[in-house]
Amino acid sequence: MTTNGLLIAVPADTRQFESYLWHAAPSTYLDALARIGALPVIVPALDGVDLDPALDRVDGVLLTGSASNVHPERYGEAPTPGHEPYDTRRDALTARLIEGALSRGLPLLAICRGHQELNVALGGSLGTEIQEIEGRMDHRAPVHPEQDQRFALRHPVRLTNGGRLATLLGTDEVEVNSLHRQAVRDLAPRLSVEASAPDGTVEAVSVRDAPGFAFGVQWHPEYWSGSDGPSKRLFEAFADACRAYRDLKA
Ligand SMILES: NC(CCC(=O)NCCCC(=O)O)C(=O)O
Repeated sequence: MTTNGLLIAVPADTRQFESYLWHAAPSTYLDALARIGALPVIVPALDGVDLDPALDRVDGVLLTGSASNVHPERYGEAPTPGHEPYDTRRDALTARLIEGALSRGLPLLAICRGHQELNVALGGSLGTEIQEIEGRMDHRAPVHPEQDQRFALRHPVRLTNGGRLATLLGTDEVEVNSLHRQAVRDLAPRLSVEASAPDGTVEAVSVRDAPGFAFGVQWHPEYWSGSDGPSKRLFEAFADACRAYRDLKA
């Protein structure tokens, strides 16, 4: 597969495996970036390493989903078992990537955990175990051995009328997959709601004062970006924004 030279930073999750601590990212996100011709650059979650040299070179930042949760102390709450599991190394990394991307005007696409991290980094908070809240849907993945089933499109989301995402996707509703048990509770002041689920869950946001592309989505467009129209359009729009940023930088 040839690349168009776009470099996209992707945060590593950390996992203990066979006596080692690994810094890694799931292939589904890397494949989706390769599909738009970009080369993903996995940024390790190392404490205290200067990220500026990487952020100065890349053309965009993609925040991945992950089963771990943002540590609640990051939004001023005491941890409970319902907030676990954590990956605090990743929390620290993505907070710095978000700050670095927004301060440079680097295109940012934040998916699922990434969408939640974006809200927290900008001063918002998260609710946990939302399926237990009266009136809310169960947004967790079905228990199934096959990933295509876990990532199947499962519910509609309504895009905000006249919003940036509705304009970009050219539609007012999309069908999405859903693999989360946390969600935005208090929306960060700099974010605008771009899409909501039928139960009111904030499904997409944009950074109001960002000079360019800066979206968070609670669903997983990467998984079907080779076949589902809106998922593909979102990734293509991200690629266009990254190309425009690179050309401006040159
Ligand atoms: N904090 C989270 C995680 C949401 C998320 O990124 N989910 C991806 C999970 C991928 C998988 O299960 O394979 C939450 O709200 O649960």
